[in-house]
Amino acid sequence: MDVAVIGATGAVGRQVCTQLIERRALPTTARLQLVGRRGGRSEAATHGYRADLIDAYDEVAPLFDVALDPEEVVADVVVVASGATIATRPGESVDRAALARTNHAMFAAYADALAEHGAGDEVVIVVTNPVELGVATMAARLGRHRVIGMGAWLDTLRFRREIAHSLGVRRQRIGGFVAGQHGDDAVPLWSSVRIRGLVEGERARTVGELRGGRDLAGLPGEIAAAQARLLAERDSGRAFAMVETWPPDLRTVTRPWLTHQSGARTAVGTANATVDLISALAEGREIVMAGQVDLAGEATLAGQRVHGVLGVPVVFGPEGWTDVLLGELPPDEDALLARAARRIAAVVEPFMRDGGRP
Ligand SMILES: NC(=O)c1ccc[n+]([C@@H]2O[C@H](COP(=O)([O-])OP(=O)(O)OC[C@H]3O[C@@H](n4cnc5c(N)ncnc54)[C@H](O)[C@@H]3O)[C@@H](O)[C@H]2O)c1
Repeated sequence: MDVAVIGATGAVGRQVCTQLIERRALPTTARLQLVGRRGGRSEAATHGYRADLIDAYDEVAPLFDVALDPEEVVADVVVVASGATIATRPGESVDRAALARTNHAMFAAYADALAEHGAGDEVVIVVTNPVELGVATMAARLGRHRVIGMGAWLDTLRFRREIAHSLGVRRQRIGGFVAGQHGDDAVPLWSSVRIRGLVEGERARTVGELRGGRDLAGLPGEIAAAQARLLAERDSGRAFAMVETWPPDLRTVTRPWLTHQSGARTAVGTANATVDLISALAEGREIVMAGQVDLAGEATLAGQRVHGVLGVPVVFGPEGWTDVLLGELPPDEDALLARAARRIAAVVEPFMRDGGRP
């Protein structure tokens, strides 16, 4: 299985490539295509990064290839990690609308090239933000089942980790999903949480304790208030310590937000979640994950079938995503997820008019 990483020399792209090799996710006979931008700063750096990877990993590395134009992208799995990113300077808000304008043309250019020159069955994993716009733009050109955003999977791993952290266990003992929009509009599906080793009554009691009597209706307000408090705290150590005092669903959103604001960014965790998905594809496995997908009525929220991109639990495998695994939800999850769908539509729809031309 061949993989292309668009934006290979960026913070996330580099991590995806190194983790793919370090985790032995690809056989030495596979091809890893490093995709940069001709004429951009990444042109020379992409060649240099290829040389550095060979230098480091010659014994176990796959074959490397460099591509500098969208038309040259050739792979079974295409990771989109290129383009502009969210501001990291403290005090700047996460303006996904501005990011959307910048990255939409890039999504369209690669999707057009893949539609014209590709094999017709590439699976595309969108990392670039806004993930939902990337999925909508690329799914419209390539077919919606071949395109998935990994933001909801990253949010899911974070949610599991925060629950595990509260319980003093490792993440692998925790199941459950985060749906919605990647970022502040993530929707932790508490009803999906499972804790290995606990039977139903114990599970319900433990989840109730973790939630502390709150429901999701207040979560958007809690997130906004938490971010304001973190921005007001000038000492980073104290800011991270403040996050520790909050419940797991609030930490799921605010800890990575603070990590990004800190300047460290979140490239390692993002790449880890991406490589999980590529590993499953490389092994020909289907997995149950949460991802941003372009729905055509497969989910019902607030009594309405959802049409458009939303993060939901799905079955994902070498052919792309298939079934949506979203049953009837408790009222607070249903309402917050319906809100997330509306907020995604507000970002995505202006770009999808006139056939989504940039
Ligand atoms: N989905 C997630 O969970 C998640 C998490 C972290 C970051 N991200 C997103 O991933 C994206 C990349 O983040 P980063 O921190 O690696 O940014 P970065 O600035 O370090 O890297 C971006 C790279 O893209 C390259 N690039 C730009 N336009 C290109 C084009 N048209 N073709 C090929 N390459 C191009 C740049 O040269 C650069 O190397 C951002 O949109 C960021 O918001 C997503």
